[in-house]
Amino acid sequence: MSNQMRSRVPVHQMPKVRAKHTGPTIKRLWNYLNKQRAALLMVYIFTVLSSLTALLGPYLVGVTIDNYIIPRDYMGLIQICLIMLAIHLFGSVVTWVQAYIMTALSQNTVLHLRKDLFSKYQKLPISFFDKRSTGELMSRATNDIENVSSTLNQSVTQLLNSIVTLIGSLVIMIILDIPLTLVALISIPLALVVTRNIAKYTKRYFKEQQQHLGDLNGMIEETISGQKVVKLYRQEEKETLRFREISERLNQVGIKAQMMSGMMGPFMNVVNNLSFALIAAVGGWLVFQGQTQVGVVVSFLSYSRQFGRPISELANQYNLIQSAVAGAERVFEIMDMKTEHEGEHGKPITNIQGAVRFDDVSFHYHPDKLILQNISFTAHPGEKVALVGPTGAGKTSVVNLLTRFYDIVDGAITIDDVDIRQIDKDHLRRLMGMVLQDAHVFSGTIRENIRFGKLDATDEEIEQAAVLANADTFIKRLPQGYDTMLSTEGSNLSHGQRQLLTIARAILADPDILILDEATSSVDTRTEMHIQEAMKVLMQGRTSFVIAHRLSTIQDADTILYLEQGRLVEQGTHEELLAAKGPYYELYQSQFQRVVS
Ligand SMILES: Nc1ncnc2c1ncn2[C@@H]1O[C@H](COP(=O)(O)OP(=O)(O)OP(=O)(O)O)[C@@H](O)[C@H]1O
Repeated sequence: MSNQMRSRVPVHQMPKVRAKHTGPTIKRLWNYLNKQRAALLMVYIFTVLSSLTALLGPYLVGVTIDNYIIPRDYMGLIQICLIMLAIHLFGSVVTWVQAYIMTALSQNTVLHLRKDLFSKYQKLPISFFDKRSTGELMSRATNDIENVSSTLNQSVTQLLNSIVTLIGSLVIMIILDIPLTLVALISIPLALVVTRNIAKYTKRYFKEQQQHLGDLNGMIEETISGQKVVKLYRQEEKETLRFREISERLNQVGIKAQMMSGMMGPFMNVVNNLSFALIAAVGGWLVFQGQTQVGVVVSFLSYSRQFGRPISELANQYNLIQSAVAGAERVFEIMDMKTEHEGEHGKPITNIQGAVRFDDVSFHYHPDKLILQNISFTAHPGEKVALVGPTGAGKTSVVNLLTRFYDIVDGAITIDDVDIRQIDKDHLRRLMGMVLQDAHVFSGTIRENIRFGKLDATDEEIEQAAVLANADTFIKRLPQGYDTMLSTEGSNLSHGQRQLLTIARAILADPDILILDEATSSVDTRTEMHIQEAMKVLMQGRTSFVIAHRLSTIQDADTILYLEQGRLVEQGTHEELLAAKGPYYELYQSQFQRVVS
């Protein structure tokens, strides 16, 4: 069943999303940075020092012209040049240290962010994953966070540097010449208009770009994991076309985002150059009038450049920050989602007998379509309950409710007469074992995979579980036995072998209640026999729910539930249901006839 495919909305059909909460998002990011106060303080100090040394340069150039070059003082000139050299060297060292600390700071910040995001993923309900593709969720944990990282690395120091330079050069300009300062300030309103207008668009495009990237990742993940199906149905062409379409959308919005942010630099240059020319003209005129000295005008021109630089840098930073904010918003959006356990105060449950009761249970995944209607049945401790019925009837949904992967809409489910909504979810799931058709194994050794069922199990316990699960023989035949590494999703094992491993895992976990989704036709009869035997061992003494596809395996069930379109149409033992000559009887007949013919 591919839930992922069912209800996901493609990005191009989504409403356009803009970075909505820039201020609060930046504040939240800042809180992450602030976790490393000492390093942040060092960055402040070194950035201010580096900006101040840069500010000294033009002043010294002016002094050099007026006090040493024009009066032809060679000794003084050499001395001041050495002083300037020392100051610049000091500035370079300080800048290097500041960059070094900032890199560590931003890397540690994204490490925290990524850890928090992943642990949030682990706590979100299954319904959350139904609606999103794996690739898209990966994109948030990689691209979006990477975006935040690179921006933090550059922007924090640049912003601080820009502010110090802006204020510092303004103060020095005022000290040097007030009329010229007023001329320099003319450019500010112009710069603000340019910045605001360009930034308005870049913010929007950056967020769209991140979304399209997520969509693209989702698509790549889907087609790569479904490569066999793609090839078998010769859909390579179609998938390539689909990929091209999504890539092109990403490309278009990427171009728009880059074009918009790229316009900032040239526009600000024009504004700065206009201001530079104006100051040069007015400054020259003041020198002709004898109201100021050449050195002062030269210093002033340098400061006016320094004054203009932070404004365009701030504007550029604004772009970068927008892109990071867009990424951070996508990360925080997930972090703000309600976790499975939030607001619940379930009680622990111990020493259970394993009596399970469904009392008039109704359920839907989406409010517009009821999936299960008024289901009632009882499983006494240790009984085997089989769920049968046509595909899509709701068998998997029934067991999904038992584990509280989803919550019921109406009615009640009880275990030993306690409503499962009152039981702590971790406790509830600890009671359950599941062996699903889609036998999931993780990359790691066979031993580690079985140990997943009980983390503190000894090697003997693991091997014992494997023996009971009929898995021991095939494991021992592998070159490294229990230490054989499984590649991603166990692709170096057959489906039947993976299933036996998951049975061993469940035996080791020793659950009170079992949920088994029977293997269908994907295994050979011999392996199936092994699996059936292993499942029998597993079911002994536990209340078990078996989703059955072949009626031959569930004839000994204590209760058989026949579901059709979300309703429990019949229930009883095999003999009772045959005698009733209802839908179960018909299904049995059809399977029996198929076997006979
Ligand atoms: N995560 C989900 N989100 C939305 N609808 C779902 C989801 N899972 C199942 N459904 C729908 O619920 C109905 C019952 O599905 P369910 O998987 O419970 O049936 P089933 O009897 O187990 O089928 P099968 O024998 O094919 O596995 C189907 O119509 C299915 O489309």
